[in-house]
Amino acid sequence: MTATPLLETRALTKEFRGFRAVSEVDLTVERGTVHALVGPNGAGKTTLFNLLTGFLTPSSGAVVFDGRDITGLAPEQIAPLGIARSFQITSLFEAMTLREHLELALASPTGMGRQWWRSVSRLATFRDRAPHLLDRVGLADRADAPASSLAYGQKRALELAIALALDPKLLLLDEPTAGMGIEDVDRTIALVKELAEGRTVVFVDHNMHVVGSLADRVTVLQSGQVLAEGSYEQVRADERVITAYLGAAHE
Ligand SMILES: Nc1ncnc2c1ncn2[C@@H]1O[C@H](COP(=O)(O)OP(=O)(O)OP(=O)(O)O)[C@@H](O)[C@H]1O
Repeated sequence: MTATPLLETRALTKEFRGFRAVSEVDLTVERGTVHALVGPNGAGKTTLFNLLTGFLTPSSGAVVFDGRDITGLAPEQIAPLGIARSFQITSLFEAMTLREHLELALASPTGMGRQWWRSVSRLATFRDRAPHLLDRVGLADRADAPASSLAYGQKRALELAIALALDPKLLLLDEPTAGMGIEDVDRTIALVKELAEGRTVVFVDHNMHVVGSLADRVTVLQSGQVLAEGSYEQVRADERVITAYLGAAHE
């Protein structure tokens, strides 16, 4: 295999007043894979996501995306390169309809919006994309409903559709199943599997059923450092991981 990885971090480090939340992390995400980041609370997963998306600037180290050094770029510079993120915190406008959410995402300066708006001939395609994206996450029949009318699991699905509006090369999902009941969890697993076809996905989740069902590769973080990496079967059998994380979770 000679293709360069889609994403690499090299000795990536973030310090908050001397405290290393992320410490010398070397992460390699291969193209077309689903990669899970796991680890106990405070391990540095959210900080790492913030470093990848430009919400935080690294103290040292590098982030290389699609062969390009993107270290220190701002979120609005990184997003158009093809990294989109679905947030853990529900960040929807309650009164806006689902279609409006998608149209806003499509037209946003961080997305493809400007190009689409500029070209009148492509406007129709742009308009078609909102319903298409809603359809992909199973919300086509709710296009004109306000976001406030959605159940929790549906809101999370809408957030996924918003992230997909960028048609990202890399989709980052921050705890896609957090707070969900078992039915929604299984529906989300199926949805992420579908969305991951032809795309690269990195996700954080505490639910090992989700990690085992989705991840081609798992990186375990502890205290800001990479503790272990491998397939789900490999990391779950790793003594250090069991001690640090899985053991505690399975007690
Ligand atoms: N802005 C900040 N200032 C100071 N410390 C921070 C800041 N952000 C995160 N930290 C610290 O960095 C460490 C890693 O936090 P982070 O949120 O990345 O962990 P996490 O693995 O995402 O945890 P969780 O699973 O609970 O979301 C924690 O000890 C946290 O308190």
